Amino acid sequence: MKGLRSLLDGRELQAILFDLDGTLIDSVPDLAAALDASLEQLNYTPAGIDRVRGWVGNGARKLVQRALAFALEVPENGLNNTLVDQLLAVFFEYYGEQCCEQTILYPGVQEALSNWHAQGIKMACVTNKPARFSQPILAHFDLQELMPVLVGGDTLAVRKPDPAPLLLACEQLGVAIANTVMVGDSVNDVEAARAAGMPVACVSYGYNHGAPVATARPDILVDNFIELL
Ligand SMILES: O=C(O)COP(=O)(O)O
Ligand SMILES: [Mg+2]
Repeated sequence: MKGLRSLLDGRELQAILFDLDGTLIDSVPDLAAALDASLEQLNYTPAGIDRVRGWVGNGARKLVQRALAFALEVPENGLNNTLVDQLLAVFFEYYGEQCCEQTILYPGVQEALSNWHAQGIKMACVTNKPARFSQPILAHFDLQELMPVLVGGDTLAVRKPDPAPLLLACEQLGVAIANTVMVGDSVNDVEAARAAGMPVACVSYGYNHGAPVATARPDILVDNFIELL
């Protein structure tokens, strides 16, 4: 058996924490459109969707830093913070207007979440995407009812791979870590789950900075979300 229950050594599965980008939703088309529009507005070279796919996963500021380092052909640690802030502000404008235009749920997501919800399993979204964008995306796909707890990339001072957002989600759901499993698409999700002391499943179709997520050694790896049921 490959499903999430196999990860708990006989303990009851009470809650599941989900990463957002690359796990529940394919958000890169909207992220890339907003980022390229922002770059062009400020007279930088647009990055294109394939580069952007490899840059998602460490929050909006990091995404913008990676884009600016690419456009200016300088290392990320050599960037001027004022220029990062400027591009970030423009990106927030564009992405706020179009975060649900081309974004889709991955196959099996709706069905699996509804199924777990019907079983009484509690669910939360733990993402590095700022909450102001994550919240309308969850609402757009009618997932808020299934997943009432959201910990965004700016909810705490730290983000995944730090375990604190996962621990906060468990606290808000009112569940023990021992009965909770994390599902993600990247090394950040694996490291955050390990540090929080919970098992982790990964989907192979996500972003993970362009590298196969198998190299992060999740407890299980599936090609389709529905296999987690
Ligand atoms: O980097 C982001 O904005 C989103 O990352 P996520 O994979 O944690 O949802
Ligand atoms: Mg992700």
